[in-house]
Amino acid sequence: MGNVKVELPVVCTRGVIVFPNNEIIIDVGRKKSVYALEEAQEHFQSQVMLVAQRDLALEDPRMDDLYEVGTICHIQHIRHMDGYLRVKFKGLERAKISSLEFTDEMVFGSVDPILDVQTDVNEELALVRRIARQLENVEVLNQDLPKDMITKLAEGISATHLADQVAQIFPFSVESKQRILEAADVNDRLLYIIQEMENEKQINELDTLINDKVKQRLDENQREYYLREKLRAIKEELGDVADRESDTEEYRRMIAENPYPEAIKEKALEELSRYEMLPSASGESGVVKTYLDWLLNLPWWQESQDNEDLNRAQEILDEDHYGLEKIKERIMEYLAVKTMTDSLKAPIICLVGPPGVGKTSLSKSVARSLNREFVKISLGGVKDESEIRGHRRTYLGSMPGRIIQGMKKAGTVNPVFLIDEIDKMGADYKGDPSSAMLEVLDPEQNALFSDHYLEEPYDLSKVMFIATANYLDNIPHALRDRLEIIQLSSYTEVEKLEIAKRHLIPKQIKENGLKPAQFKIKDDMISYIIKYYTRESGVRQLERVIAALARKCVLAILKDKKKSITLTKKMIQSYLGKEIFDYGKKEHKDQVGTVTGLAYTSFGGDILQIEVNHFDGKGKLVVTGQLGDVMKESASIAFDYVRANADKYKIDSKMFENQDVHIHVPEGAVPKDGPSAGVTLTTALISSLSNKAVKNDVAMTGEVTLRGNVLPIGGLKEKSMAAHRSGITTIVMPKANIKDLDDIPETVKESITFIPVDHVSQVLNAALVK
Ligand SMILES: Nc1ncnc2c1ncn2[C@@H]1O[C@H](COP(=O)(O)OP(=O)(O)OP(=O)(O)O)[C@@H](O)[C@H]1O
Repeated sequence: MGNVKVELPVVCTRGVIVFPNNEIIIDVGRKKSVYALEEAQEHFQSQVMLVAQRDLALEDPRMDDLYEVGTICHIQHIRHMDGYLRVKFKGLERAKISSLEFTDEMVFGSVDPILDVQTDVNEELALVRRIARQLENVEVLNQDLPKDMITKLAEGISATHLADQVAQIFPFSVESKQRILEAADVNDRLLYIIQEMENEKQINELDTLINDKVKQRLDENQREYYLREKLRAIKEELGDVADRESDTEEYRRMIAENPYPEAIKEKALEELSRYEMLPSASGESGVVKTYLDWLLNLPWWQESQDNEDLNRAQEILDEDHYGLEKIKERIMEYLAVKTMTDSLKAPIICLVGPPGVGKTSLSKSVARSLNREFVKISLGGVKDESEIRGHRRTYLGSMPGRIIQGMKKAGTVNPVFLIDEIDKMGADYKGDPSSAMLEVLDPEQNALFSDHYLEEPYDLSKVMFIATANYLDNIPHALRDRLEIIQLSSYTEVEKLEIAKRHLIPKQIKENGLKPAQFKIKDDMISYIIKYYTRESGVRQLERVIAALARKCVLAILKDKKKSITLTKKMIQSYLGKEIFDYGKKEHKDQVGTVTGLAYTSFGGDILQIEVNHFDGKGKLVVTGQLGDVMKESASIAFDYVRANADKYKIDSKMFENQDVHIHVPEGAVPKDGPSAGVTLTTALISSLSNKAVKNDVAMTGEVTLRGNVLPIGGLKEKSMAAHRSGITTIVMPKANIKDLDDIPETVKESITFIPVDHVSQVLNAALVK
């Protein structure tokens, strides 16, 4: 290779400088570079000019963006990778670019090779030796040298070689490398390299220094931390002793000054002396302290004075709740007896009813009317006796049970104590909580209630317990015997309207800082909300909807500077969105094979459609709709009854051989079980198989036997109220339930005709379209 100008394809590199006498692998991706490589292989004996660009970011650099000096390289090898080429270049010669030609495909360069200039040979030798020494001490440079370099060095390589190889390997900056590349004088290159190496070495030394300093600082910090901790521990120990002294003093004072029962005083003193003996750091000491806190802070003698003014009590009950006469009456009786006899050995009241009908809030009112504290625990999901009675103290992290916890919260020995969801209690291998509840609720036993944690008996006899449940049947039998059940039932729309007017709206007006004149809603709009935005037995949803409306009104008053707001249907719709429920969800027209049944669940009453279809088949019965076992049984009883009495109902008996029958109870929130859908299933089957339509405004309930007799059912009141909500006008019901008609609200009775029956044939008479 001479010093004549050559034309070569150019490949621009980013951050890589290739020195002669080196082989290096570079990934090439840019289109122009790839093209240049191809061109080089085809027409330039695989030679290209590699030149670094000054600005790494440029995709398509121009002449000014490139260094003037680069390296003529030979393409040793190309591997095709995914989307780029991995190319091994061998640096041949330094060269200076004199001109570049940019075409669409690639860059061509006219380049002048730079010849090495050798000036002072002695200087060269000195410089080489210096570099060699540096290399021996290479750890200082923090650099892994390729083995063959050391060997080559030992064998002796030329100064140019040495300079190029060291320059290639060492992590000098691109600028420094470029400077070394550009130097024509070999001694200059060597000198630059020594400078760079020195630089590196200094940086490395600095780095070590910094490391040491950091370490030293850390050590100091650690020492300081250790001392601080030690000091804290000592202080704590001293303080602890002082704390303990003041603790014991306080306990002693409590025991001396307060009228605890003698047994409790004794127990407390005993524990206290144990506490003083125990080393403060021991876990045991904490356990004893927690126990003492429980024992001494429970109410033992604190009692609130009952309000004995019965008129005042009645006033308070009426103030808080609309209606509920029966239960209010019962509470008044209770108070009267208590005032007369000063004894509370009456059975415990249990309020049973669907959610949101006011069981909890009524109990709160009872507390208010009696002037007693109010506490509440929920037994929902409680499966373990120890939740009621606590764990023994030997148990790690043990605590008293929920009853004692409730008493501590109450702070008096005679609170109104609400036991919520007594029907949702479970039982497992750890023991049945209901036996513990028996003790709690039995006036004969609860004066000596035993809690495992407390160890001492606790007197619950002054507590007024009230239990609540959604579903009577789920209360354990033994418990049910001790309770005086008071049923609360769903509210009618008229009652809901009154509750909203008298209680819910005034409450929300107050809670949202409004004045009564600012928030107005007429009766027909309240009814509209009840019908189209709620579907419930109680009034909880209604309360939420009214609260939402009140908030919107507050916003409108503040934002739009309105004086007052009278809610219209349009406003309600814009505030609450579209109507959520369609009122009167009964079938729109008389249909064959579709019958409305009535269900009674813990959420109150509801209506439920039963559909029957039949089609060519082999006489199979298919039942779908996720029914419970009892309801499935009713379905097959109904089917057998219909089959046995096909003639009577003018059904072709061949249908039971060449047709399959499908009973479906469509999805819905209603849990589908129980025998009371018997009449509905039978009617739907007969309607479908005899092709006679069923009246859409008739609903029915009743169990059916194989002989077609109709047996009584539960929840007629709730069921009829649900039917009323849905626009049903006739209810077919078992004759044996006639006595329950007394409980049904007048408004319901006014718009619904009840047809008592004792046989399926009467049901069909009433339900099928003639
Ligand atoms: N007759 C009523 N008069 C006034 N407000 C009522 C009446 N019935 C219910 N409410 C109100 O309805 C809301 C819900 O009542 P509450 O929480 O007592 O229901 P609940 O029967 O205890 O329900 P759950 O069984 O779900 O615990 C309360 O804000 C309560 O004040």
